Amino acid sequence: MKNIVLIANPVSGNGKSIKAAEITQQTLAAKGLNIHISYTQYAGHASQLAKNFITEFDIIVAIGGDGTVNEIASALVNSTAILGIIPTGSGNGLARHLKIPMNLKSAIKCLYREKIVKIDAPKINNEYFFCTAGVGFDAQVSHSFAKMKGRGLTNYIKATVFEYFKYHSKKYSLSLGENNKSQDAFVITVANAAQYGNNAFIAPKAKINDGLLEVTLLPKPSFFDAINFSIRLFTKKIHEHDKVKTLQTETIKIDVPTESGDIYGHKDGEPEIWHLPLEFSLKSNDKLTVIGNTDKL
Ligand SMILES: Nc1ncnc2c1ncn2[C@@H]1O[C@H](COP(=O)(O)OP(=O)(O)OP(=O)(O)O)[C@@H](O)[C@H]1O
Repeated sequence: MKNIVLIANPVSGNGKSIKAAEITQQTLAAKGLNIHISYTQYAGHASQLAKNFITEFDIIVAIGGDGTVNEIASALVNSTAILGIIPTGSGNGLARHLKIPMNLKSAIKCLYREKIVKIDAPKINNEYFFCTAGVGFDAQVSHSFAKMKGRGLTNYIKATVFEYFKYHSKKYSLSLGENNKSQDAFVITVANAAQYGNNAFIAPKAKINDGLLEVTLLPKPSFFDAINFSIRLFTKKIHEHDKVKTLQTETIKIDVPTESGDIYGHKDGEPEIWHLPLEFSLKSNDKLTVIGNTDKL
């Protein structure tokens, strides 16, 4: 019989994950499975717990948003342990890419059906990411939002509008193998999965097991282009806009020639501070085994 542990982030989804963990435990216990629950106590704790559980448990289930999933998944790369996901965050990009339902009962069913898939595990500098990572306007918004007192969609929209008027494109230097080029961009997103979360598809063509990263570069949009970009994000058409550039690569180095030191970034929905220059890379051997809900990755 498989040993399963649930690692739940009690602050994720405004406390939704505590109830979700209890219901998951009861449902799986009723199927005769032996389930242990552990709650995180601070940021970074999920990763430590997962490392400790690797030898003891076969399936380690993240109950939380993409931040919690990232911490646990990072600990499981190239191990024999399998990641399960019960999504309780607001974005849930990796769960959505793997077609795991947002409804709790249906997500629990996926756990015991065990449709196991192997996905790529790229890095930004030395840290793994599984959905998207990047720099530019969206990173700036994610930092402004994190500094605000309240959460929620209204504050997120406020942060986005405020930064739109303040934030300008930067000149980046991009290195792909031997090729170097200079490029103005408002947003640079490096994607493993197709979406940021919330069904906002920044890289609709990204395949999570193809050994490649999908890079999307957006210019600063006019007000009308901003509306157009927003619609295209949710209709999987952003890459078809003639002002949007995309490329596929295993590795991309990104620098800002006019700056040095630290830069704002974002990784799997969380604000990050990284040291320039940046390297986004994917090693062909780095894989994560995860319970999904589809064969079409
Ligand atoms: N007990 C805890 N107390 C405070 N922060 C925690 C705790 N456990 C985990 N965290 C941190 O909370 C952050 C947010 O978690 P997560 O992304 O899972 O949920 P969320 O913010 O509700 O989801 P979303 O990002 O989709 O809105 C993560 O960076 C994680 O490290």
